[in-house]
Amino acid sequence: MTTESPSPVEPGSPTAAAFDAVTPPSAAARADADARQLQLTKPTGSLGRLESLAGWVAACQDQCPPHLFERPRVVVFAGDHGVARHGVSAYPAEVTAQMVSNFQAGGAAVNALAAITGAGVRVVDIAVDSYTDPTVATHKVRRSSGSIDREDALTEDETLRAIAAGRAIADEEVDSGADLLIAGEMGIGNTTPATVLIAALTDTEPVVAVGRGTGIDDAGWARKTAAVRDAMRRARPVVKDPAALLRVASGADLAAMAGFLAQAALRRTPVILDGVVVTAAAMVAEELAPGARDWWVAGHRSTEPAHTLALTHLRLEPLVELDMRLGEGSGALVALPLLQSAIATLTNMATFADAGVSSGEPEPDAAGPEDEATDPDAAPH
Ligand SMILES: Cc1cc2ncn([C@H]3O[C@H](COP(=O)(O)O)[C@@H](O)[C@H]3O)c2cc1C
Ligand SMILES: O=C(O)c1cccnc1
Repeated sequence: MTTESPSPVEPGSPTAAAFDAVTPPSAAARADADARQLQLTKPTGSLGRLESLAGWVAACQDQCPPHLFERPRVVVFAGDHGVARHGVSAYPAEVTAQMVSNFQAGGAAVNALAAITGAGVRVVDIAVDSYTDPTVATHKVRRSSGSIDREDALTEDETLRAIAAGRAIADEEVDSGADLLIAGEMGIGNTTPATVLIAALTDTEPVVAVGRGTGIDDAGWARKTAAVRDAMRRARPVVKDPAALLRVASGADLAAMAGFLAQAALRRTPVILDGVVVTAAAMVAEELAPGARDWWVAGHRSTEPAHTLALTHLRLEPLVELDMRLGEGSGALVALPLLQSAIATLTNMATFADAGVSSGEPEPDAAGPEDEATDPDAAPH
């Protein structure tokens, strides 16, 4: 069967996994944001974490006040996993391709959430086992990935092509004006490689890390835990080499997400992370491009135990905890309005001086009304 579209990326590009140094968001813009918060008509610190979030956005945009996100984009990375044929998911592998059509038709959770947050959704077939619409398969690397409990997920060449595909997709989105990126994913069985990556990188026992994914029963959990254990054993020799770890124990979709998340940081574009699968890819991205994590915020904490391990490892505090366990980018999207709230307050609130509200601090020199009227910094509130 010849369903794969050729990848536009040079096969075996030696540069795909070599990232330039990541530079952090602007400390000066963050300092401006912190100073501005003190001038706004509210008790000091009263917007809590919204204040530090707003500072992070200002730093990422290198401007204070920051602007509301105008073109947030979700990219759903779709891929099948050989291990899904071994009883580790509550759903059959065929669902992956069926859900790709559902994303295209606008009927998935990610579509419903994106619609009310103003985000665009794009689905990319990185490694779906069956045929998908050619418009979503332009970055396809292969059909399914190897069953990581017994074979490598990918060849070296496929790994590099997958990372390069993720980087190219991030570039396409940023070049089209995206000012906020979200990675989502769809792939039956993908919480198994995600758990392997996280447990391997945090040196955690499989029984502590393995969760119920789509809702497996106890027998399924035992099978999944055995698969995670076997894959971790195969991954052990390469755990310190992120590209090799992706080759042995992930999948083309996860490798592409790692490339996407690292490239977003290089393109100085903020990211909201989603659940356990995206955060597993993020952990590897941080190994590939140290400092990339400064460009990410954790949208939510899913119920998967490995997700908490990954968030702790990356020192990211999730914005919401709603017991979600879906993926697709859904947890990141529910957090997007919180980021917009943080921006709206920092950017649109009046200052004490503008509004004539007492700041609670001793007034240095009471300014007369004429002075205020000519203040060039007075905002038009
Ligand atoms: C209808 C349906 C829609 C989904 N959307 C996301 N997932 C989520 O569930 C899968 C991972 O869980 P596991 O490792 O247990 O298979 C991924 O496809 C993930 O995106 C879905 C799963 C299903 C069944
Ligand atoms: O944490 C997640 O993102 C998740 C959990 C279960 C199934 N799919 C995704």
